[in-house]
Amino acid sequence: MPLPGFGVPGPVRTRPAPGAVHIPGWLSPERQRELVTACRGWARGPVPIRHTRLPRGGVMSVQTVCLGWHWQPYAYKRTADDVNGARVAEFPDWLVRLGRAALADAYEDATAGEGYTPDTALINFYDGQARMGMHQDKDERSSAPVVSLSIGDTCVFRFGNTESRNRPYTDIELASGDLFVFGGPSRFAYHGVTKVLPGTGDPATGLTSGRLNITMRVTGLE
Ligand SMILES: O=C(O)CCC(=O)C(=O)O
Ligand SMILES: [Fe+2]
Repeated sequence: MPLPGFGVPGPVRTRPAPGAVHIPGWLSPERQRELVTACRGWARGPVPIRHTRLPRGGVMSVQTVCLGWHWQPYAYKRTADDVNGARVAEFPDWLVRLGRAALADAYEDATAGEGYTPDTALINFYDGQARMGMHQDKDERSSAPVVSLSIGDTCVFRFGNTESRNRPYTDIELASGDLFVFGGPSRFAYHGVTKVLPGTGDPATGLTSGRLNITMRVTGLE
């Protein structure tokens, strides 16, 4: 039996840009299952998960449901006026604690999560065809980091620069259980999902197909 810390080495963390950290396998299988169960509940309501309509008439291929604040392109509101007018589910304290732990681990600094109180989360579900174009998360009035958790099928996550959606960028595979944090100089970097790799997830998470991504953010709104 391998000694603690001397087992088979897991995938290693990478830092694609200053302030951006990828930690593969950060969520335990049990935690992934809990998150899948929680997301199933949020997907049912009070605001059901849906394909977001864009102002110019497009519809996103990803399905999204929000916590805390409802993101409707391109602003945060308390009520989901583009869905059913209901107030979105509360952002739970346990998820705040998970966000703080993520920052402490990502930045290898036990104090990095202190004072981090995310108040919105976007929960995105990708089927095998869904994608997300290059964009900045910039509807928040805060430069606090974004904490991203992935469960289910692996995707190719494109993490770029703060100037434009074009190169330079790094393509990173985000697999089930992975943590990705982007803060500091990377907080407003362009990023997107270029593809999902169907059949790569472990059904033991509770997700038999597709990819779930949760991004926690600080809106800076009252
Ligand atoms: O699915 C992902 O990994 C990224 C999601 C994202 O960029 C967003 O919701 O703004
Ligand atoms: Fe984003």
